[in-house]
Amino acid sequence: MSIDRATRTSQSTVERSGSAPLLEVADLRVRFHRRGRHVHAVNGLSYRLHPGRMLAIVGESGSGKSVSVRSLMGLLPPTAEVTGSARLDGLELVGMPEKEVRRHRGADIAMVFQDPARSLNPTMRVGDQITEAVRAHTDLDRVQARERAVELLRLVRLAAPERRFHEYPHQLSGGMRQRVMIAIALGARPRLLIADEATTSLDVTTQAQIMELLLDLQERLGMAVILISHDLGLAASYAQDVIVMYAGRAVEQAATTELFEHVRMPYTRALLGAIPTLERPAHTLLPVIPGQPPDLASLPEGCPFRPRCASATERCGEAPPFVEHEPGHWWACWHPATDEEATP
Ligand SMILES: Nc1ncnc2c1ncn2[C@@H]1O[C@H](COP(=O)(O)OP(=O)(O)OP(=O)(O)O)[C@@H](O)[C@H]1O
Repeated sequence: MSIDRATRTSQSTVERSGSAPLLEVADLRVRFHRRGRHVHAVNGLSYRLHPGRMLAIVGESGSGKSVSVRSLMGLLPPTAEVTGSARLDGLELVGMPEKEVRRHRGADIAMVFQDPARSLNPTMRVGDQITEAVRAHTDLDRVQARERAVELLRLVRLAAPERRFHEYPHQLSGGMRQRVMIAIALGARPRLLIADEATTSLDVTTQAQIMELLLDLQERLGMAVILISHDLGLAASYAQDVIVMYAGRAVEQAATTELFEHVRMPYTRALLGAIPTLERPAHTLLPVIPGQPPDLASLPEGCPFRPRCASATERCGEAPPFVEHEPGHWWACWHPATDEEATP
């Protein structure tokens, strides 16, 4: 696995001082009311993200990754109850009135999703869709906004941007459509870009190109990026910091190099063991981790990974706290792996 890029700036977000964090999330909780039950999707998530950094939030399906970032964007249904704090440059997002959230959504924080085909309007030329996004967040007139839209297509490295401007989404490949979605997201020059499984539906080569693009934009524009992914390998290759989530909680967090050189949580080790390699292609990996994540409507006592964990003991009946055990390295586990055990 390549972690070269991540090593360039390997100091953890948690540890870095000096620049003020762009985003400070503290004890974020989200629960949904569904048919008389409470689904505890996010259960006390805390992290800080600095400008110009990429943070990957990884974990299996249903671990609360998407819900945690959607709560920052005001993109959850009314059945969701969000508590805790999420401050963007000091501005509290939790509990912000819907009208105000809409103003910040897209302008300060923008999001790119998995399926560009569904996010784009099939009946509108892509250039017009970008122009509309630019106009929604700036004072530019139509002509200026169109010029900016072409510039954005160039910025996301779409070949022949003037020609592509006039095309419809179905005339573009999946990778090109994702570049258009990123151009739309950049329309308002957001300070935080959230990529939610943004490359999952793309082939491996296109996925790498889009990730390189995000990294380049992050560096050139000084944007912070949150990468939501079930793919630890992707996080290892591109993000500088990683949070591993399980059952709505952070279970391990560190700078990327630290995390992958000194994996502590059995859950992270299991995820690492599930990364496809040439010798171990993805289709041979089922089941990825034996057992199922817990029912978020009736979370078990103690460590939520306990029923699936080979290292579990009686002690795990009591929930391990999420603590900074080593400088910049946090985990929640009574039985962390040693360095000798850490390589799966
Ligand atoms: N609108 C909703 N109502 C009730 N429960 C929900 C709602 N949206 C999400 N959930 C629940 O919240 C939990 C976390 O979902 P989330 O989408 O954040 O997971 P994830 O880690 O991003 O996984 P995935 O990659 O599958 O989206 C899931 O159990 C899901 O069923």
